[in-house]
Amino acid sequence: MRKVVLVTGASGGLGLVLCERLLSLDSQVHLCMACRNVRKGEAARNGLLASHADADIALLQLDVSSVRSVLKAAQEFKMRYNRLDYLYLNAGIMPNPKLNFKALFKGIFSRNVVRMFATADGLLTQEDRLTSDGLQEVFATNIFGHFLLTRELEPVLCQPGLTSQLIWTSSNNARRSAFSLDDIQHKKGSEPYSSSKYASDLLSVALNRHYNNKGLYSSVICPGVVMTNLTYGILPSSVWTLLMPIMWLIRILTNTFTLAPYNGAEALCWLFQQKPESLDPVAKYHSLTSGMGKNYIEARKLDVDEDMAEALYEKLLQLEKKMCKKVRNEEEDISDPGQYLNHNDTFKRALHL
Ligand SMILES: NC(=O)C1=CN([C@@H]2O[C@H](COP(=O)(O)OP(=O)(O)OC[C@H]3O[C@@H](n4cnc5c(N)ncnc54)[C@H](OP(=O)(O)O)[C@@H]3O)[C@@H](O)[C@H]2O)C=CC1
Ligand SMILES: CC(C)CCC[C@@H](C)[C@H]1CC[C@H]2C3=C(CC[C@]12C)[C@@]1(C)CCC(=O)[C@@H](C)[C@@H]1CC3
Repeated sequence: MRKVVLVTGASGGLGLVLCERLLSLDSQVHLCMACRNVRKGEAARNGLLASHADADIALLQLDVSSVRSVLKAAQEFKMRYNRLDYLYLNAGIMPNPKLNFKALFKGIFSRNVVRMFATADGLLTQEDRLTSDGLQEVFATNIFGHFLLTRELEPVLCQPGLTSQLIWTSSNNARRSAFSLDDIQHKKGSEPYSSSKYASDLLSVALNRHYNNKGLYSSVICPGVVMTNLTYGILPSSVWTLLMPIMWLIRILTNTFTLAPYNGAEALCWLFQQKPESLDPVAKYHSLTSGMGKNYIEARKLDVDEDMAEALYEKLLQLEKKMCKKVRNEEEDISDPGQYLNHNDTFKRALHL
């Protein structure tokens, strides 16, 4: 049976390279590229078709930060396909990143230099903003939209007699201390990216607990430090040009500097080839590249506890209920314009107009 794969954030960076590598691994796959920008998506799809002319590649318009868009895209997907074998939850943002140069300089001369380059702990802050749904954008994009998508796609993911995989692109920058159960959207702090990536680690553990008995398995990966639009956004391009030789040298110190998107996608591709039942539900699978340029995978235990994972899962379920109700009410209001007229009449009467 031909496998069906859905990749979010497939228009560029790791997502696009992943699509390319998946087509090389299995030319029979039904690949569905979910992209928020249709033009960019079409260009990416055409690029793939140039090297894989016979491939079955479809596009799905999806803005994961918008509840309405997620509900619509999931509906569309379920009309087109009756199964989903791999769901890559890859789209992600790190808006307005600010690099702490003082901490970077201090870190370079400390014992923790290797760790600092691998995780960027204490180096980066971001400025978050609100989506039109009133959610924090980093949370909505990196976590909530993907959670909602998974829940909406449950009928195609959980098919009797079949297994399927959820694969989250997490990060080494996921940090327990950046996350709080009292503020899951990270409204108060300045590290929404770290918080959202830690939330994805927690959520993956909870999803395994709730869905393994339905044949659905969740894993998290870290691609290492990869040069994509996300990383290029941290410094001006002229500075990156100067830094690139140093970045290549740092690869000798730390195997997490995978740098090329092809290398970063190693763990994503490796998971595609594994039996989901054989995977560790509390491990993060890291893409690593040796100083000699050899790619390999390493599984490391996640820094999570089950109770916290469960508490986050419950909070996300509550938010899902609230947001879906809100969107459906708004849709009813639009499809019943008469009620506005009635409101208007009442309003006019009240004002004796
Ligand atoms: N680069 C790195 O070093 C690391 C990256 N990661 C993670 O890897 C993932 C991929 O990032 P990367 O390839 O590096 O970055 P890119 O910025 O190159 O790619 C991000 C992708 O996500 C898409 N995207 C962003 N926001 C939305 C949205 N609201 N709805 C739908 N799609 C969206 C982008 O679409 P568009 O083209 O329209 O902008 C793009 O396709 C992210 O989750 C990131 O956090 C993790 C660790 C390290
Ligand atoms: C002297 C050096 C060449 C200067 C480079 C400093 C920083 C720009 C990098 C050091 C550690 C990097 C890093 C990331 C981005 C670039 C750095 C901050 C990430 C935050 C990118 C996204 C992720 O998800 C993390 C895993 C990366 C962690 C390390």
